[in-house]
Amino acid sequence: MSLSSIPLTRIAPVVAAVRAREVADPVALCTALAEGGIHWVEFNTAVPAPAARPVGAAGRPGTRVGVGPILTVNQAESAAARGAAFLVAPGCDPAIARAARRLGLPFVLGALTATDIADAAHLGASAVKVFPAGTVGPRYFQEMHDRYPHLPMIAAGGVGADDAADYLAAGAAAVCVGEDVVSPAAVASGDWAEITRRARDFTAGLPEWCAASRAPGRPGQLASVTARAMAVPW
Ligand SMILES: O=C(O)C(=O)C[C@H](O)[C@H](O)COP(=O)(O)O
Repeated sequence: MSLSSIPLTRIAPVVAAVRAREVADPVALCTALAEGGIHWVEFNTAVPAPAARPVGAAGRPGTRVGVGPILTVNQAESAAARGAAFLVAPGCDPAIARAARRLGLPFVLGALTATDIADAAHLGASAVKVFPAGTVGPRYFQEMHDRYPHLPMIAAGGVGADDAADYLAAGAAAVCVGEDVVSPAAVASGDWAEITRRARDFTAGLPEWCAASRAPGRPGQLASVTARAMAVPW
């Protein structure tokens, strides 16, 4: 029996993965990304309290901060206590899925093969993060989307500004970008303008998806908001 998924309802088409373990000002980072058109952010599990303060500067509501990689139930609980809007696990761990459901949080499970993707769906994942997407390429997303049309897929790992649109066109609900946008050097030096510039460069190649994601209720777009997540002040 398949568990019913906690829905992700309007995920933005671009998710920024912050792999740095230390971020001096997570709110400034989220604001910089939002100014560049990226409103979904996955912080490293190691970043302390990334979402403890309101994100989403004035006029930019809607930034959603998730946490990953979640490897243990303790990490899931800690992320929830810190106000994570969604959890991201690198694989299909039933214990993490159960914890996320108990915590009432949307959760993303990592997968690559068709079997992994089926497992993620069976565990009730709100979306599946197909990683490393660069090893399979956009056409793989078309193939998987044809077989699992109701499971939002996030293309992660090796997706660049030059091919992000290809993944979205092939059926990915979102692309996840890491160091190309969230440059470790810029994070370390607090160069938020550089982060914004990189985010703008990335989203500039996706005008139709980024514009569509701002239209309410567009079918087929991910969105991660449960009643509980919406209660988070940012
Ligand atoms: O392992 C994880 O938890 C991930 O989030 C996978 C990758 O780190 C991101 O998808 C970013 O990958 P790049 O854009 O290639 O830098």
